[in-house]
Amino acid sequence: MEIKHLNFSYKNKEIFADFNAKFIADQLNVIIGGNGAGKTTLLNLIYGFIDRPATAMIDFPSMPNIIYKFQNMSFFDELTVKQVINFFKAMNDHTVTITNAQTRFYNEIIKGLANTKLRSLSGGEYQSVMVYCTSIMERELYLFDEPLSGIDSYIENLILDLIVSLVVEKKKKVIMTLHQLDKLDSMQAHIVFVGNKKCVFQGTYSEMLHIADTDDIDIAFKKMRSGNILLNQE
Ligand SMILES: Nc1ncnc2c1ncn2[C@@H]1O[C@H](COP(=O)(O)OP(=O)(O)OP(=O)(O)O)[C@@H](O)[C@H]1O
Repeated sequence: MEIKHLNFSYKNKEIFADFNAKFIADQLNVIIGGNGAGKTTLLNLIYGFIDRPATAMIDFPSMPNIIYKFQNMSFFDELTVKQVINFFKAMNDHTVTITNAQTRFYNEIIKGLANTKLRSLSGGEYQSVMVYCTSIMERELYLFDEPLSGIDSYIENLILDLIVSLVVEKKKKVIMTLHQLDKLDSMQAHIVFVGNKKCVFQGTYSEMLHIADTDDIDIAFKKMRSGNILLNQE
């Protein structure tokens, strides 16, 4: 999956100018960047919410083969968690295999909420339910926009395990956005850094630190978010 020479603007506001990046099929792809850099816009382009410029977006699955958990996903609030899960399950053509991490997430976090209506969930609980529901859909590509927002540190790790299991066990393609930089160290992810209308870096966590010439991820982020470092581009 590759983006080549992407230009994109909202009316008069330019978001991407000659943006180039690759996403790796058998790795977890994590888009990072400052607020307003264009991470969600990139997911919207990949999904097709925003018309994909065909020549710039190469080898991405088509919309029916993608499931997208948007940042503020909302559902019918009168349904219980169990009903919503059944709704998502029913959208699959056949029974799907569930990974150990998904089962653990269900047992530890979701099961106890099964009979609760969505409108009675806390923000973090709602987020957990939507991430879980997205993960039980059988699709080629999974897009998660800030799946850790509003989530406590214990559940953050369970969610990351669940997402990683889609890549490692189910061999699915996954692209997510993330603000929690401290999680990157242990994730073995392909990082795509969006800054100053371009992909300012793509590669591993250790490569990112190396290129930014620091061992502090926050310093590396600060250097790159302004777009002053522009590397790893073809
Ligand atoms: N529909 C829209 N019309 C006009 N401008 C938009 C629209 N959607 C987003 N923008 C602008 O485009 C820029 C990129 O927004 P986007 O949501 O993609 O950023 P982001 O990197 O996901 O930010 P955050 O980290 O804050 O979630 C922002 O400046 C935003 O105000």
